[in-house]
Amino acid sequence: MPNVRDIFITEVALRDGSHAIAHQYTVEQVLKVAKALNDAGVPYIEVTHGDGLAGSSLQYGLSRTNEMELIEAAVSVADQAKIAVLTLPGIGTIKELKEAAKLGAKMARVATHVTEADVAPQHIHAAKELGMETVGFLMMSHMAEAGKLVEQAKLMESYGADTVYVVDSAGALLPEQVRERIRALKLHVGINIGFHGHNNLSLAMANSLVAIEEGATRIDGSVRCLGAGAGNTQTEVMVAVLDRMGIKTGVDVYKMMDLAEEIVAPILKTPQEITRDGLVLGYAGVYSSFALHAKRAAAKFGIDSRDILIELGKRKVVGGQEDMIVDVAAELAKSKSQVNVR
Ligand SMILES: CC[C@H](O)CC(=O)C(=O)O
Ligand SMILES: [Mn+2]
Repeated sequence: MPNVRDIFITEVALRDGSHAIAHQYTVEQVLKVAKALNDAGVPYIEVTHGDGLAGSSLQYGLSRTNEMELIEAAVSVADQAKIAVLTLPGIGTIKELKEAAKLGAKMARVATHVTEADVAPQHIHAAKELGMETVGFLMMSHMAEAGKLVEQAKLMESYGADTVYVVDSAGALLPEQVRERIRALKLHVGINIGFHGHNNLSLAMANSLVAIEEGATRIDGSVRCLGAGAGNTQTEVMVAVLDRMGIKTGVDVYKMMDLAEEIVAPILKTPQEITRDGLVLGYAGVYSSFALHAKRAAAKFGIDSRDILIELGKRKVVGGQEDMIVDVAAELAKSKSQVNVR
């Protein structure tokens, strides 16, 4: 396996994909997927609850298996790949970060809302002290213009992050918007630049390629699109496309295809595709991880989940405000019943 890479892929199915399967991963599944990814040459594999360390809760969804067991399992089979963990300050604490590092996690991705990088320094410093590679992960990047993004990325850089990511959490960014943002970061920050896409508008691959064109060297993907909403840039496809373009990822195309088909596809109850809810996430600019919550709330209140998502988009609801989903559903159901009575 060549160890020269132009692009470093982080596979997120075992973290972002956790949203898509309501956080039901088992140790056996993680062992199989992580081993196959490691053997295919994927350099980074992210494992945690979908909402990051300590995300398991009524608010975000309870995990079937303690995430530390999942991290330990992934580490046990990854003799080449590094295991990454995601943490959102305010949900995950330094205690969990230490625990994950002790189990062998080597990368910490510290995620904040795109305008709130200033909540990240303690976590980044702690991760650095633990000897971990660190990433500042600026979520909902469509909600900030390029100038604001640069300001926030510079903060991440000043805290010691090795990499800063443009995170298209809602899958709402258009290719030219990705170009503008990555170009601005490339001009103004000195650390690695990454891109994390969601495929809600079927643009994750195009956006990832634009990001690479503008100088991003860290790209996230989820095998078989196993990520929140319509999933992320499909890793096995990205590896094949980049190979055709002569861009080295160090990942074996056939092995990626095989693990997608034989190991990951059977985990999915239904294939990942762009459903109307997924499409509305991108169209309205709503967090991809809100999809399942909105579906449940819609069923509970007898309304259309698209109406909930559109209203959440109008209100510019961000991660951590999951309780608003039920509030909005209740309000919409109430106004609908009032209309029916009249
Ligand atoms: C809630 C964390 C979130 O799922 C992180 C992420 O992958 C994103 O914002 O896209
Ligand atoms: Mn995501």
